[in-house]
This record gives sequence, structure tokens and C-alpha cells, in this order.
Amino acid sequence: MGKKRRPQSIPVVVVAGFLGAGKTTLLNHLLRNNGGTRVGVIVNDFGSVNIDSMMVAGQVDSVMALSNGCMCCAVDVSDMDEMLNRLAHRTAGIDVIVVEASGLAEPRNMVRLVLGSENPYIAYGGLVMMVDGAEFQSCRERHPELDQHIAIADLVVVNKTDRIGEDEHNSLLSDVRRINPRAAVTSTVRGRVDPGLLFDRAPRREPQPGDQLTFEELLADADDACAEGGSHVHEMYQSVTFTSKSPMHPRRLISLLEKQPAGIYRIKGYVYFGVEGRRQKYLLQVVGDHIAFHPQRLPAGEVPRTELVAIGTDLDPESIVELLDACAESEGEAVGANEMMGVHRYTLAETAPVHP
Ligand SMILES: Nc1nc2c(ncn2[C@@H]2O[C@H](COP(=O)(O)OP(=O)(O)OP(=O)(O)O)[C@@H](O)[C@H]2O)c(=O)[nH]1
Repeated sequence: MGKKRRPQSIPVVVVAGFLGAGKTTLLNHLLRNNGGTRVGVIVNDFGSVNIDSMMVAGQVDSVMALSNGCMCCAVDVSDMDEMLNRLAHRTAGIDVIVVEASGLAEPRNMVRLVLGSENPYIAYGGLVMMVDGAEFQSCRERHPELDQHIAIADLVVVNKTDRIGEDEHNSLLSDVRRINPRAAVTSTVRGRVDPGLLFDRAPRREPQPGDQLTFEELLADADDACAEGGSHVHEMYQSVTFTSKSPMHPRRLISLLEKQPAGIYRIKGYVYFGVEGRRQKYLLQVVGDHIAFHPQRLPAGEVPRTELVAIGTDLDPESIVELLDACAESEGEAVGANEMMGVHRYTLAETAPVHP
């Protein structure tokens, strides 16, 4: 018997945005507030350890990780295709698929990967660009390409508006609208957007005469950029992975984070402090000079360890690993609860992405 065709194809929404803009936070919000819509997730992280998939795991049945670095320049679309095929299979019972691009991805290429899929059960569902309200203007100065990313979005989410004043917010909104007059634009805190903006969206409209570039032209541009070794933001960036089974010394780690080695823009991952009596690990999030710890219960049976990815430009991986190594507790070193003061200063009351 032939496979029964679904009455409707499954939309695949791509969520992109620069490092730390709040993509995973948005994803977690969508997963918690899905209103019964079954969401399949594909995450693509820049570092060799996929922290993002750990941050959404447990929230959803179907999360798949495209690791080994940023996927956007992959010549071979088969990895993405295979995941789309698995999520779109009727036994998975998925209604919508969200692809979280790496923070350094070229969004056009991520879209191209979705459009390149030959799966008849999926349909491209649009591009959502997350903008870090607090960091975007300075990021644009360093990476003018970010404007082109905004220019092709269907929905722009201006996030972290709690970190900017009204004037800055208004000027950011007018810049976004000038760069992309046709996109829907919404502002939020902690990615709290109405899931209906992403899921039940009207079918993508055909490009109109007068649009700056047609969608096909944008995709063709993406091909050219790759072929010429083009100007992708991620080419300037490297990632360094650090893991340690020894607990980290809170005070030493905080001093390192407060005087970050040159070039680092983003650090994320899990930190274990071996303070007696605490079965806790901390999700560490650093974006620019903004540091945040989110305490989480250490699940029974989980071997405590620290696993961090640092992302930035002109990094010296060896010296970064050495500096982090020096933050680990040495044998016999007694670390009291008072050493955690610095960590508490950066600990958010609201525990964001948590394994239930
Ligand atoms: N103040 C504030 N912080 C936020 C907001 N949204 C997200 N964050 C924090 O910003 C940090 C980065 O958020 P993520 O969701 O991991 O960002 P991301 O875009 O997935 O990061 P990458 O995958 O590394 O590019 C985390 O510490 C979040 O808790 C917000 O609206 N306001």
C-alpha cells in the first residue's frame, strides 16, 4: 500500500539571529506554549559540543542536532534532509518543524537547505530573525552583513527590550523597518512572542514587483557567496571547547569572565561548582560583557562536569583552555559556600531553559 499523503504539508520555520540574540530562549518559549501544536526541532550550533540541543532537550520529543559547526555552508544537504525526513515522517506526529540556525549562520543558506529538501511533506514556512536589542547596533558596525540578514526575514523579533531605553528601542525599530519594510516586526523580552506568529502563518507571498530583491535572487546570491568563498560572518569566528570533570572554582571563574580574553563574544555551556551539599549545575550564558548563570538541579545519575563553548574572533584556543583549566579546583582545595558570592551576583532569579 502506498504511503498516505498528508492533507497539509508541514511548515519548516527557520529561526536565525546573531550569537546570543535569544534564539534558544524563543525556541523554549515556543515549546512551552505550543498550545497543542507538536513541534519538531533541529538545532545547529557553532561549537563542536551542541549546547543548544542540551538546552531544549527534555522540552520536546523530537529534537535533533546538526553539530560539527555551522551548517550554512554545507555543500551536501543530506544531513538536513535526513533530519527533515525523520521529523516529517507521519509516525513522528509533528505539526511544525523549527530549525534554529547557528548564531553565525548565513540565513539565506539555511533557507536554501530547507528549500533543497526533496521531501514532499514539508513546505518552507518562513525566516524569523532574532535581534538582540542591546547588542544589535554595535554588532552591525562590526558586521554590516547583518543588515542583509534582516532584509530577507519574514518576521523580525526585536528581543531583550528590557535592556534598552525607549529612544534606543524606537531608533532600532525604525532601522529594522527601513532595512526591511515588508517584514512583520515585533518586540519582546525573553523571546515571548505569540507562537501564532510563527506557526499559523499565511503562506509565503510571492515576491512583488518593486521588492528590493526577489527571493530567488537572494538564494542565487547565497550560492554565489559560497562559491566565491564569500563574506559570511562565521568565517571570522572560531570556537573553543572546554570540558572538565574537576569542579570549577567560583571566584576564579568569575574573575576570568569579568576580564574575558580578547576576542571572545559568546560563552555558553554548563558549569559545575563542587560546593558541598549542592547538587546543582549552572547554565552559563555570556553575550558580549553580559554574564548570566541559571542554576539547575543536577539530575540523579548525571556525572557532574563542566562543558563550555567560547566563540569569538582571533582566539588563541590553547591559552583559553589554559586559563579555564586554571579556574578548576586543585586537589584538596576546600571551596566554601561564600566563594559563590560572585556567581550569585550574576544568577538570574528566573531559571530560563531548564530540564524538567
Ligand atoms: N535580559 C535579557 N536576556 C535575555 C533575553 N532573551 C534571552 N536572554 C538571555 O540571553 C542569553 C542568550 O540567549 P540564547 O537564547 O541562548 O541566545 P541564542 O541566540 O540561542 O545564542 P547562540 O545560539 O549562541 O547564538 C541567555 O542568557 C538568555 O537568558 C531578554 O529578552 N532579555
